[in-house]
Amino acid sequence: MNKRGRLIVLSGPSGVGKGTVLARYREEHPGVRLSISATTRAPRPGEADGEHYFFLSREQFEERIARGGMLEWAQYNNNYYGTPRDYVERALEAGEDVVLEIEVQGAMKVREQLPEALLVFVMPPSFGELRRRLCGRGTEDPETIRGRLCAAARELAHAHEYDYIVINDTVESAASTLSRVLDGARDLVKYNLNFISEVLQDAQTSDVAD
Ligand SMILES: Nc1ncnc2c1ncn2[C@@H]1O[C@H](COP(=O)(O)OP(=O)(O)OP(=O)(O)O)[C@@H](O)[C@H]1O
Ligand SMILES: Nc1nc2c(ncn2[C@@H]2O[C@H](COP(=O)(O)O)[C@@H](O)[C@H]2O)c(=O)[nH]1
Repeated sequence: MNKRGRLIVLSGPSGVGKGTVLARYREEHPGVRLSISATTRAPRPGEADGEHYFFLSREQFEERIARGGMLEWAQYNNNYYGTPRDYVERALEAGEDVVLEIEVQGAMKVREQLPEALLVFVMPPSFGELRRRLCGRGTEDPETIRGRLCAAARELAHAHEYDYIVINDTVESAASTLSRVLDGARDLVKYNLNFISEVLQDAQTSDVAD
């Protein structure tokens, strides 16, 4: 019988670079599976259904929740996001490691249900840099960016509840730290409370509409 795979949760504010760091990590670790989430948000240009997300209507999403089809789900910035249960359970049973790239409310729900999951929080080097990345990506309108930065301030307050923090200063160093975390390096500092407090304070005192 296969040894059950590991469930890895990667969270962090929108625009911090979770997807970018994970893509770099998976270049070196192609065996790690990535769960494809469902969402009610509209596809961005270039996003394909079933590849980047499963794009659902609100009714379809609520029907999935009602029949227990979501391992976790959350409302984020006026849309539903959730992890389809079947794919994750099958992959774990088959002994494969699976990564969920999800926001904080969902991560906390995973922890409640599956306490053995490894939770990793990706931090920006500063709140100003987070804002620059989110704006620079050019995928959201100003109102959505404002909502996401407000959500970021709330999310950063949960960083210390994760097992590890990875600071995304450069993609290379963040992917390399993630690799060490997932390889179980014993000499890693799990997180630095002073650094979290600094970024959090910056987020809480910042006018996100600037
Ligand atoms: N270390 C980095 N230095 C500079 N820019 C970065 C870095 N990492 C990511 N970026 C850029 O920041 C933007 C946001 O990255 P990305 O889309 O990966 O974020 P995300 O956390 O996955 O966002 P979301 O949660 O909204 O999906 C992108 O334009 C990406 O190229
Ligand atoms: N709780 C969940 N959060 C998810 C899921 N899939 C993505 N996300 C997070 O939502 C925000 C916004 O994503 P975007 O693609 O609109 O930029 C971001 O923090 C994602 O990590 C999910 O299945 N569950």
